[in-house]
Amino acid sequence: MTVKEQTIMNVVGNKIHTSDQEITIVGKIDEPLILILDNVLSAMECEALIDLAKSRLQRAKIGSTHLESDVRTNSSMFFEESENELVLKVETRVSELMGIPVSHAEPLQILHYKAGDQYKPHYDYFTTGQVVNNRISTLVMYLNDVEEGGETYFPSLRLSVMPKRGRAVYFEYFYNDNLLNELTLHAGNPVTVGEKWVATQWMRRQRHRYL
Ligand SMILES: O=C(O)CCC(=O)C(=O)O
Ligand SMILES: [Fe+2]
Repeated sequence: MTVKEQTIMNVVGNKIHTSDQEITIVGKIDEPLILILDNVLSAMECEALIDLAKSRLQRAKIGSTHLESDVRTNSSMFFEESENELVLKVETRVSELMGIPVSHAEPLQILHYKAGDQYKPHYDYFTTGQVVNNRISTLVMYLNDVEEGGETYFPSLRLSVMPKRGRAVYFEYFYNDNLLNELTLHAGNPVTVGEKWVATQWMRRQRHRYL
């Protein structure tokens, strides 16, 4: 018998309570742990995040060279760490949900996909060079309903997560067995009709913020 590896999040039942939100688990894969969660953000919070991000978008850049890349055709922005009440509230809730302190959180990222935009399959953790303080987990929060397409797709698991306002997909890649980490390969499928907004929170193994 093979023993399941320790996970970061310890999930029991079908609800997760943070200090200000009741989140519903609507789907789960045990290993690697992947959760589909509803009511992570309220409709008002989703709208407000989109409004705040809109004027600050730029074409998504990938990797340390900051070359525009066809891996991502969407556009993105980062909020400053806890830059306003709403961002602070979301960061706090998300860190409680993910079981990782806010000090380990990267700045909250907003992505915007127009029809035709996509994010090709990738790992969220860094694999090149000597990696210190790597990423360990991700929460992708959907800020709007997408008319068609725009699923988050895990090709190795053949799992599609449909975007829906307030919903999120959680996954972690902190396993000793690297094959489990590799199963978290994922993509943002092309948006075929409409547009797609997401907020992504990445967590680091160690402290990443110093204020
Ligand atoms: O847009 C998506 O569904 C996936 C986004 C993503 O993979 C990321 O932000 O790292
Ligand atoms: Fe990703």
